[in-house]
Amino acid sequence: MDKQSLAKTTKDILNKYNIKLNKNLGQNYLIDRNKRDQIIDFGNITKEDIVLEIGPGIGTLTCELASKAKKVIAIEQDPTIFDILKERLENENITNVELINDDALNVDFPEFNKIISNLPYQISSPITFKFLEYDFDTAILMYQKEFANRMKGKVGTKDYSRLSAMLYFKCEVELLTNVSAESFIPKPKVDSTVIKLSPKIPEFKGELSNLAISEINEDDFRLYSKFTKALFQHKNKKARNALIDSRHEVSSLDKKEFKNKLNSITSTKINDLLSERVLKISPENILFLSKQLDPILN
Ligand SMILES: C[S@@+](CC[C@H](N)C(=O)[O-])C[C@H]1O[C@@H](n2cnc3c(N)ncnc32)[C@H](O)[C@@H]1O
Repeated sequence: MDKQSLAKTTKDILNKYNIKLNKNLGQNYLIDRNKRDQIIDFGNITKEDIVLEIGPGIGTLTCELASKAKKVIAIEQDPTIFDILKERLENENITNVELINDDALNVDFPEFNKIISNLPYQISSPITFKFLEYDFDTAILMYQKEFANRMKGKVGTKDYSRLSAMLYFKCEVELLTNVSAESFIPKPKVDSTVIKLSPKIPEFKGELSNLAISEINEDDFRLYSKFTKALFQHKNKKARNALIDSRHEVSSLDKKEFKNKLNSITSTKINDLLSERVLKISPENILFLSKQLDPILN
């Protein structure tokens, strides 16, 4: 089985069960063996690792991950694909995979320390924000190429986004390799990029202590998240107007009170930042604004 091409293995499984892949679930299956092996290698998996995989499909990554890790937790939403994978794991005597048939956005993840996934692209944004709620050592993730670029978007550029601002304090983001549309069936309209996330978490000790230390504590990050969400709903507006329009994200004041509070601010630095367009405000300055404004607006 391992010697034949990944394209043939994949097509044989899909034909055997007469599966028509569903675009709405992001079902583009990887058929490039070299890229699959690269993704697995990027994970540096050992027998200590518990790997979370979102969207295992028919098991292209799952079976390889299982042979290297202590355990794999694989969450697949499509019940038909889930049954096929369950049968495949049984046939191949793979016993260290916990398969969950659910929407990954709706389940609490069991304990894990690495994430390795060729993600369903229609949930790229919410699943990435969900990953940030968990502690993990490394994530190797495949996204649509443009989305991956936005994860690294620098202030003032078109790629600067809520996502890049949120990742800025939480993770190092490395673009590892591009994957062309030809590497999947059916062939998608977009190219893909594999990235690595390495969290900046001060608690990491021992082997992981070489990771960069985050300069933001959890309370500050919660505030920062709220303001980032509010601001980036209107990233081309001036911060003052963006906040007024999204005030429900950061305050319970009504519009008039909210505007009055903003107008009562005398600090030049705060007023200068409020007059700046959102996409020009650096993460450090968003953090500064959120810490200064929260007590005023609440
Ligand atoms: C891009 S395919 C990847 C399949 C396989 N890992 C591969 O590399 O070929 C994404 C998979 O995610 C599943 N999926 C889509 N939305 C999901 C969700 N919300 N939760 C869990 N799985 C989902 C799809 O059914 C599909 O099998």
